[in-house]
Amino acid sequence: MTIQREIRIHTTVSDVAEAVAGEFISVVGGVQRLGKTPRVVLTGGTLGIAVLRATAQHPAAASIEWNNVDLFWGDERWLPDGDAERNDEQAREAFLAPLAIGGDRVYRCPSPDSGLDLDQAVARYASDISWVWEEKTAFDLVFLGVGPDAHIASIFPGRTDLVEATEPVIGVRNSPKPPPERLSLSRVAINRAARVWLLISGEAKREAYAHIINDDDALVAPAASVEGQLQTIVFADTVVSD
Ligand SMILES: O=C(O)[C@H](O)[C@@H](O)[C@H](O)[C@H](O)COP(=O)(O)O
Repeated sequence: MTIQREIRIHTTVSDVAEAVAGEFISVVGGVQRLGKTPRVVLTGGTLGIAVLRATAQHPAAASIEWNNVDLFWGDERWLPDGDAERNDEQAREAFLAPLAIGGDRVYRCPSPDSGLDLDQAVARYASDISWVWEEKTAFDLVFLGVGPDAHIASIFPGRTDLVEATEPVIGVRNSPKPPPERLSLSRVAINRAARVWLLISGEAKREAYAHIINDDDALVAPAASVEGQLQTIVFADTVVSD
């Protein structure tokens, strides 16, 4: 399946983060101007968090009603609340706190502190966000950091159980990227987005980038198999793409 992707290349990682931040603000502002509450799925990872930090620092950030944006996570690490390695904690420090974003529109994944086990936490998150599936376009925008093995969220190559999952939220065990246990949206859920933005930079991601451009099989390169209903953009630096 050939996915129509737009490729946007910037010289440095910070240029990528700045550019994505500006686009993020523009998309959220556009949805709000239509009288809708934007639904945005955040990602963890170095570039994903750099984008959130650049967004919080962007001059146009003040133009957005950030507490009228529904925020979700594409994946979350199965770690205690407040753990520095949790994606939501890194997002809090870089983006939520600086913009005073809080309240009931921030849909965090449960942690072990909830008293739930991983499978129960998956069911809880699936229930918490089940209302998004009422619309064909469940999300306005999904951010996805891309791993060196072309994983996205916590969907890893070679893992048929993850790549071919049809439930919206899945539990992940034996993750090759620590920590071993995670929650993740599935590809099916990710593809219910209007916009899918892949974030990829640096020498270590060159092979993953090539998998995406070559439209390789989902089991080989999950990052090559996700597509927005309206647009799929790859934001990359020149190191990964030259
Ligand atoms: O929980 C996670 O680890 C992320 O959600 C993961 O999908 C990340 O986005 C990629 O691994 C890229 O991470 P880096 O940008 O740090 O390589």
